[in-house]
Amino acid sequence: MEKIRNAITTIANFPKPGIQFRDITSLLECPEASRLTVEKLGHKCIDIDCNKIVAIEARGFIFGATLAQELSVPLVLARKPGKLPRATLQQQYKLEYGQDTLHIHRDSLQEGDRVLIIDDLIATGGTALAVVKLVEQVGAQVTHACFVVALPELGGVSRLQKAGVRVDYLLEYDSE
Ligand SMILES: O=P(O)(O)OC[C@H]1O[C@H](OP(=O)(O)OP(=O)(O)O)[C@H](O)[C@@H]1O
Ligand SMILES: Nc1ncnc2[nH]cnc12
Repeated sequence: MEKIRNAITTIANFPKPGIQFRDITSLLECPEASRLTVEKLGHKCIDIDCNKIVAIEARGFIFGATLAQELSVPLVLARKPGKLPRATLQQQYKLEYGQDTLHIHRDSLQEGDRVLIIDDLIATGGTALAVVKLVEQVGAQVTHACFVVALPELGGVSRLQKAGVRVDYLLEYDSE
């Protein structure tokens, strides 16, 4: 796991003063660490009983796409506004450094679906919880969520767990 940690860069005061930004672009530029990350995520997710993966724009797409292929599960994209061409469900949410909205194609999810969320990082959990609410709008359920990085001090991991989601991640960082 140290190889993965060493490949993730920390940028102080990005995108706002006081934020320690955990940057996975440096991880992606290191093929060995990147391959190891996908392998470890695969190990975490292989036995999860889900029939859809929802990956969150933009960094979540990178890991979600690979895992969906590996687990042979359909990949559904949760996207920022104005990107999805068919009718969508939408949900607003707050970030560690702002506010945004996520959309999912209305016809990509069906009642009874069991969803695994994939993203690069969980901080406050606002983004992942927005996906939980989106999924619940159609009578489906997020059962698991898996991340490369968690910042547990910011409360997202416990918020998701309280919402009934099983949470897994590869690496933990302090928020400072
Ligand atoms: O747990 P939270 O406090 O909600 O924060 C986590 C989210 O923040 C980042 O995405 P960002 O919105 O910066 O978008 P990006 O992936 O497009 O860079 C990250 O990729 C997660 O999706
Ligand atoms: N500290 C952080 N680093 C990288 N991505 C983030 N998304 C929310 N908080 C973040």
